[in-house]
Amino acid sequence: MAAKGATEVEVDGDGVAVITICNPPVNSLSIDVLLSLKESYEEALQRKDVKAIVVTGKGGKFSGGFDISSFGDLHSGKIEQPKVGYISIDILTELLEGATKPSVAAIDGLCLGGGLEVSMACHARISTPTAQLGLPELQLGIIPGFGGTQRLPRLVGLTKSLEMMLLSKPIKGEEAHQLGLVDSVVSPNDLVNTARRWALDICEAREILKFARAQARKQAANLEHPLICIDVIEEGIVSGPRAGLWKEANAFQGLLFSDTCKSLLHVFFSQRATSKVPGATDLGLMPRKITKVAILGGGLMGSGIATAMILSNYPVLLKEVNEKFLIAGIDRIKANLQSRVIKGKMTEERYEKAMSLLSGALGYEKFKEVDLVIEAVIENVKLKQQIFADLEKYCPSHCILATNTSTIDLNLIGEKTKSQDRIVGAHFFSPAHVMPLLEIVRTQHTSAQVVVDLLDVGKRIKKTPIVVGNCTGFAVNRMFFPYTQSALLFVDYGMDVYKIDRACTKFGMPMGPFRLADLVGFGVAVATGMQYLENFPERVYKSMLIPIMMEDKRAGEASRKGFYKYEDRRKATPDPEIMTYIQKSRSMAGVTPDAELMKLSDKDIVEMVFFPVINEACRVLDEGIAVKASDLDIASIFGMGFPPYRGGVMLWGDSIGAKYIHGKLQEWAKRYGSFFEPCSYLAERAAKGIPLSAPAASQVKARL
Ligand SMILES: C[C@H](O)CC(=O)SCCNC(=O)CCNC(=O)[C@H](O)C(C)(C)COP(=O)(O)OP(=O)(O)OC[C@H]1O[C@@H](n2cnc3c(N)ncnc32)[C@H](O)[C@@H]1OP(=O)(O)O
Repeated sequence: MAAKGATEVEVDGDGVAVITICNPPVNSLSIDVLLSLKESYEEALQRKDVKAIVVTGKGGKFSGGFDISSFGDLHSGKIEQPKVGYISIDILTELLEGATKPSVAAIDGLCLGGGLEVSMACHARISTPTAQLGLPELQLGIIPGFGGTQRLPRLVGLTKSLEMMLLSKPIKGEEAHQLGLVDSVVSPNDLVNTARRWALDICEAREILKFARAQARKQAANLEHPLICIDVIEEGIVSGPRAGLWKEANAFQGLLFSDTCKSLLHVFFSQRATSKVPGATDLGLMPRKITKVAILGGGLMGSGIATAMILSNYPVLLKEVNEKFLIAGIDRIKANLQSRVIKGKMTEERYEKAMSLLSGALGYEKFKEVDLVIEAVIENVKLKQQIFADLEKYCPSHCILATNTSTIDLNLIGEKTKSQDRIVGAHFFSPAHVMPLLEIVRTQHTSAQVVVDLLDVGKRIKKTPIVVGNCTGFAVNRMFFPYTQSALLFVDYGMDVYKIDRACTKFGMPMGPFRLADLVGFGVAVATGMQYLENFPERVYKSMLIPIMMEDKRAGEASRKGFYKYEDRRKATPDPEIMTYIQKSRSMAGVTPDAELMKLSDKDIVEMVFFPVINEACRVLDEGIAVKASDLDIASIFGMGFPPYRGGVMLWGDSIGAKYIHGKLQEWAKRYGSFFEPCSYLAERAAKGIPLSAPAASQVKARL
């Protein structure tokens, strides 16, 4: 028996395959036509020269629907009926709608029943104003059978789709466009070409979306919502605005309750709460105007701070000890700004303006004009004491005297002055013009006015300030220290350096502890270690690994060799040579590698590195060095690069639970020593089931 109709495929140079339904007089969908449509589609999907598909009907009619003249033959069994669902699900849904190449229906004339259903399985529909679109199946005692009951309501809404189906009422192209059933209305002459362009546009959009997905994954592999956002955008492009809106609404609802949303919301409010400081910002004090800033020391920190200041329009006086150092300092500032110009983030004009705010000095003559001094010389107590005594002599009596020390006790620095009330810590993080955190350290003598003034400066230079108390390492470095300590300890006990770093970056840290140690430089790491050993001997793990490596002229990235090798700029490659140093360190530590440790999962490793960080954060909070837990969340995010979507160390700790953290630390303290000993704050909260970030009972009382 001759086939009842067929489809034709034609591929042009633009990469669009036009599949035409041919079954006169109304291009009805006989089984033969449907099977031919399947074959044509398969061909188009397979062919390398085909990027996109247009489906249309011959002779100005899309299709009058399923071939009702064959109903009789189907009833009598003359024609074999395909298995239930084969056409609707296997062909129209899996093959057409699920295709990796986009398809667009070009609709003129009739588009009824199965015809409309075929077009709704395409990714977009273009029609003429006079096309007739409808699902008249109920007229024949049946219902739409190729997905119409499902796709039409999604496109035109429930009320309209019910009307169209129950009353078998077709609509015209114009109305279909208004309802969202059709994506664009054009004249019959432009129909197929417009559909071709749409199909290619969807193709291009897919490429753009593919690239955006890859970028989003690269930027934050743990985040789902950027990918969901792209999926939703794609849905709108592929299946029309209504379908896109539905997907958007559902996705929004789901994400609203996600942990990521809760964490990021916490970060948003916590960031704002850092500038509400009890005993300072609640006294009704207004920040004083700072018209000129002096910076002592043009090294890495001093030049970075000066850069941040002039970028925010503060005139800066940079003081150095001699001409050579002063020029070097100014050159560093120029380089900081020039790198912005090169990246196109700053105009030459803006560069000139910023540089015009900078002046140099070798003596203190001009210090009588300044309102704020930030000392950023080397970490030497005697030198700093001398500087602060000089500053007291040369600066006006209202001038704020700030130090950028990262470890030294402020009371010691100001010991030789009578200006303790205006001495404050302004601890920037390197590179100071880039890193967003500013740790403001107040001693028991620092006046509330000075804190308010510095908070205002912090805001103007676009930093997130946290106000903390005075102690070795203050809040941020104290929390940071156990990160590397713990990692060094576990390497002595047999863990792999690179596995630890990988687990941390997978968790969301910008770099693991060893890559970070390379970046900071071993010199700084050892010096900081000594400070901690002096002040907190009971919880410092004395790993010899870094000193051993330094003996061999490995000092981190600057020396091109640390835990990694650096051949190209900033590109770190694991270095098998470090095993020799590790073995030496292990034997000096006198420990036998623990076979259990080698089997640990990434999650276990992350816990081992971060639970000591949480433990120290609890101490910092308990000692009143930090005012509130959320300040430490912000400090961990902006100072350490802790992933914001985990809410900061304290919120993350609470998501795990104090009891679990306490149990683990106790277990490790038994096995690996007092470094892990949980502090009393953590122990108490674990025992009572109180969240780590809940305010202390005394604070609660004070508030009541
Ligand atoms: C699974 C799916 O959901 C199920 C389905 O699709 S069921 C089918 C749904 N479609 C329909 O109900 C449409 C039925 N047809 C019509 O309403 C009208 O024929 C029409 C509005 C398409 C055209 O009307 P009109 O211009 O007046 O021409 P009309 O004389 O009726 O039809 C022209 C020819 O096409 C045939 N024809 C129309 N629709 C047909 C169809 N769906 N199948 C087979 N033949 C069809 C007619 O029998 C007629 O044949 P003839 O020339 O040999 O007599």
